[in-house]
Amino acid sequence: MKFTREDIDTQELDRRRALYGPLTAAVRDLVDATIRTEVDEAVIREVQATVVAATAKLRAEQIDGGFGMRFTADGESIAWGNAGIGLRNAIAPPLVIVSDDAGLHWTEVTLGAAYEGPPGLVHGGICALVMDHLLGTTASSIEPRFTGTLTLRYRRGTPLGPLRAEARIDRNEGRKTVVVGTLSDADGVTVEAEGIFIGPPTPTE
Ligand SMILES: CCCCC/C=C\C/C=C\C/C=C\C/C=C\CCCC(=O)SCCNC(=O)CCNC(=O)[C@H](O)C(C)(C)COP(=O)(O)OP(=O)(O)OC[C@H]1O[C@@H](n2cnc3c(N)ncnc32)[C@H](O)[C@@H]1OP(=O)(O)O
Repeated sequence: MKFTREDIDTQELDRRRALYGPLTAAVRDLVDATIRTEVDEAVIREVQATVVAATAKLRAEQIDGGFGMRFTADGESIAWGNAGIGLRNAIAPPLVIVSDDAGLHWTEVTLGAAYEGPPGLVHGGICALVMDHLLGTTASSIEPRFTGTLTLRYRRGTPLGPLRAEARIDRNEGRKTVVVGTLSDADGVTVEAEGIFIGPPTPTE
């Protein structure tokens, strides 16, 4: 697994956030526009050439493989390629997860046309992505935990648009943390989730 240290201070981290964040937002917008456009054929071809040229510019210097997970000297994580939260990943919704002192974790996110499954509804796999990431972050609030089992009950279709997901730890059983959560629209719960998240063995195990 690719965990590396990034020797940069907060100011440099902020500078990079301000540089890459808007690029990612522009690409995310391009994805949405590509799905929904009704422009003429000639414009589609022209835009395709522009996008290909832009991609070639970015490819001039690339890292090998995925972005990995990097940490600053202050312990701040930089998971910018992550499919759920990645600042440099236009596929990520992106999720911004917050928590309170009582251990509730939640995220409010608007999922648009790029996340559609059944017409007008969020793809079931995308619901799973949101819940996996939120529940995993909740489970990892004390120490890192991997998803072992994720169980979802899709109670009704989740409409595209603004959504809220919540999670909390149900119980800890040694290396296992059981987390429960929900995904909701304005009318209530659409998906119920339960996950078993597992930490690395302790040295004595
Ligand atoms: C922000 C970036 C996020 C990146 C996440 C990466 C790493 C985490 C780092 C930081 C965390 C920060 C934020 C987290 C945010 C999101 C989390 C997303 C998480 C993921 O997206 S992660 C990708 C998908 N995930 C995998 O890729 C796992 C593949 N798999 C394995 O790596 C092993 O399979 C493992 C480790 C699961 C277990 O392996 P093991 O050898 O340690 O387990 P072992 O056999 O010793 O069992 C010990 C006890 O767990 C029970 N047990 C075993 N397996 C189970 C299972 N699957 N379900 C339910 N219970 C299970 C046994 O029954 C026994 O229970 P008991 O003690 O009661 O008998």
